[in-house]
Amino acid sequence: MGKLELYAIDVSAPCRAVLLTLKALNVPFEYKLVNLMTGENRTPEYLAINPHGTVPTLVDDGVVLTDSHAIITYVVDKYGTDDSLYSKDLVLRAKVNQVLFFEATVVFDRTLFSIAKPIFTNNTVVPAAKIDAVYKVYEQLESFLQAHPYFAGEQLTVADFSLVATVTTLFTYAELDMGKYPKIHEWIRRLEELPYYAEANGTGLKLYNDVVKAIGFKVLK
Ligand SMILES: N[C@@H](CCC(=O)N[C@@H](CS)C(=O)NCC(=O)O)C(=O)O
Repeated sequence: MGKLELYAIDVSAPCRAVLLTLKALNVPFEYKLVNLMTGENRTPEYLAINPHGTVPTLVDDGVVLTDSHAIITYVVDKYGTDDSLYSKDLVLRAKVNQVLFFEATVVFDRTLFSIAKPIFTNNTVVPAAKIDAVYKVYEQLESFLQAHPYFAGEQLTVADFSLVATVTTLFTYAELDMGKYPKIHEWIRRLEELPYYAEANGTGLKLYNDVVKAIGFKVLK
């Protein structure tokens, strides 16, 4: 196996999705910390690797991938001892992809990134409409889980890793009412039982909460 390098920081949800996947696969890798808070993602050295200046970035023997969804599917295909996390079956794979695209375009971009980017760049006033968008996402997620325990069906897949990292981070801004969203709540409990969950998602999430608490934010009605 070649040398696998992950450029990341634990506070970032897409980085935690990659950590969950690498830990699930038990693949060794070198963690290269990129501190977004001190602008390490904007250095010429880092931009030479990832011109977007974002994390995560995976470097695998010269192959560079700069999107968490592309990374987690690639590592399962390449390093998985079986395909359970990202099935090779046409339909099952399409179901996983459907959720990954939903995470990338709706959940992450429309809610988390849109709320967090201004907060982390000195605009701590969050318009109420952005919080409403989070609750709309919770409704959609709850409906995904009506028919089966995981987002792409009966089995745990990388779609769950991608979502759980972002969704648990959204709780910082919009609390999850367990009575209203019981399926999401049960799904999170299920993921928390994974032996690598606390290390891969829990630690970074706690750090994220501490950072946001220290910065503070206000919802504008
Ligand atoms: N779609 C990308 C999103 C990556 C992304 O936006 N990462 C954020 C951290 S959560 C970042 O690097 N932000 C730095 C910046 O925008 O300058 C993925 O899933 O990997």
